[in-house]
Amino acid sequence: MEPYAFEKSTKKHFENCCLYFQVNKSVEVAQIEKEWARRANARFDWEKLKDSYIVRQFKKITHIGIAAMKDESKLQRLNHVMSEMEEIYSGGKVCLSTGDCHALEPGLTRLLATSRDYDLLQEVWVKWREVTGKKMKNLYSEFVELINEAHRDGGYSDTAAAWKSKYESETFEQDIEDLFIQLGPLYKQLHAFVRRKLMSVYGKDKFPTSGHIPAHLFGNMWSQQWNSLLDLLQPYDKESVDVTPAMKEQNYTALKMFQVSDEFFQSLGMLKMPKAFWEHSMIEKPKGRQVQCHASAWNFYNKKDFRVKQCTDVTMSDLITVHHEMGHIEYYLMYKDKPIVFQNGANPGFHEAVGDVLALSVSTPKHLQKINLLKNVVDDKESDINFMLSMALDKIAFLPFGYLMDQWRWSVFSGETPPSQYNEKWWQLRCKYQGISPPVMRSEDDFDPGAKYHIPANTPYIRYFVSFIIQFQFHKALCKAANQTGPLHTCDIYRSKEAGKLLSDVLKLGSSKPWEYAMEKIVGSRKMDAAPVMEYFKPLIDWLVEQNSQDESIGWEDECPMPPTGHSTQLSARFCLIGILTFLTMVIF
Ligand SMILES: C[C@H](N[C@H](C(=O)O)[C@@H]1CCCN1C(=O)[C@@H](N)CC(=O)O)C(=O)N1CCC[C@H]1C(=O)O
Ligand SMILES: [Zn+2]
Repeated sequence: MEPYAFEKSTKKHFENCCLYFQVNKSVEVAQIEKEWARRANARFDWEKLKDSYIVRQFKKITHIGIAAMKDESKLQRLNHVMSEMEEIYSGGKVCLSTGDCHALEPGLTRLLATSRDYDLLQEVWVKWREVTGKKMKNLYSEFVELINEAHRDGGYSDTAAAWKSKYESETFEQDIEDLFIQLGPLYKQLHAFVRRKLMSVYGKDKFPTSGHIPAHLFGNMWSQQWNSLLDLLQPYDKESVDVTPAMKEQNYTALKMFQVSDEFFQSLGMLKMPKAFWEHSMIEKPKGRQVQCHASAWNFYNKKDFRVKQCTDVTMSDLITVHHEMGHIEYYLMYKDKPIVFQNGANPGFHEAVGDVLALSVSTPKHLQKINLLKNVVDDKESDINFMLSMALDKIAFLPFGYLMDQWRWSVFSGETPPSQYNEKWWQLRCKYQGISPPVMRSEDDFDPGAKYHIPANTPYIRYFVSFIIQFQFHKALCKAANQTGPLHTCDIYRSKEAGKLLSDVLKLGSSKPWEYAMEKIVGSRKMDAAPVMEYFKPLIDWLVEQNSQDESIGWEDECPMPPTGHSTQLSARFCLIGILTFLTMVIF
């Protein structure tokens, strides 16, 4: 939805309000958006105007997203289907054979992060998919039809084309594929190291011979970031860089975590959170009321109301998420006086990168010691490796997941992947790119993509892949501005007004300039570049290569392996058929 639309629907939507309100409000708002676009197009051929700033504004006014849907009853249905899928997701609750029942946050999240019980992890993984994805399978195929019609009415070939247009680049898809390929070897080294360690914990027999790692062993519901495994993986016996225990010892609260982040932004000379933020944000899970706990940041487009909604848990992982969400708020604040059509990130990846850039400094042992969350920081190679491994479990582990989420969706929106192959295509990508495999058989009765927030919420995802690349470019540039001279992974821009100014000057632009212009203003080049990522992790890459030198089986087969157990389904039926045919061939010949 376009910005001003948020003012009416977001306040209620923020509180996860009733279905009726969301659906009807958005139809009314769509009518206003359509009228704006009609007037812009009807007046005159604005594309011929000399002033590129004005042309850019008209262009954005005429791109109104799903509000372009001509058939209002279909728009109503589309919003209804989206609300239903979001209700299923946020209402997801799992009751385990232990008798306990949990919602995703904090229950299932904590269990996955801390349990090392193979069967319990598998039960959590399977049951979450049963109460979420499996329940929205039919809704999603209807959703795809409707949203594609809406974007076609808006002049796009399909929804994927509308999403990619936000990057204003003919080479965008090729550029991200090149980056993914460039960072593939680093991911493979990390995967081999983690696989070997997990085999020593769970037993080699629990792992398929294809080289894949069972998806439920990563300490994360979607195997997307592996930080929770640090206690199993940290190679050298030093004080852990996961400061969760220290946060708990020091009685950290959600409020304290947000204040730490706010103070970092102010230390850079950037904008502090306004009063309304502290008054209206929801930073803890409310008692007795179902809310959508997936952390999010909200802009009410009235220059004063900006909020975060987060069921904050006192963990280092959530401290990083606090910075992520506050990064969105900082961006909202920086561009709040721009024309409303420019109140967006330079591209969606920029918006995702702001908070993470600061978190790269906050996460350093040096900074954690400054804020009394780490005691005896030792500055030696082993501590360095421990720290870089913890960062790789977040930033490198994420890359294939960040890449494949929209590879799947783009294939669905284009029609290449029909509803009858949704889950098969999903696991093809998960097995091929992440080198993970389902712990039990999957079928087309399942809809595993729906178990991830962004699918029912219809939030594009390639933005996070872009962010995980450009945030290291920004980090390198801001470290230079802060006169940080050591290795990139030790840099902390805390209290650098120069770094803060360099970042602020770009955030103030919003989307008023093409993102390449903004990129050049910060880093001095107009392209996404994986070199800073490689520079940051260079010592770790060398160490992993050495650690894995005895491991002849680095990597994994493209195809999914046969999971160890589980009911027979289409996917496995195909495997059985291959098995029978192979056996018969051997017998006959
Ligand atoms: C935890 C974070 N929540 C999102 C985010 O903050 O981006 C939420 C939900 C979807 C969009 N969103 C927003 O808040 C937007 N309104 C912000 C904006 O566009 O202005 C999230 O989903 N993350 C962070 C790392 C990877 C990914 C994940 O957890 O998989
Ligand atoms: Zn974000």
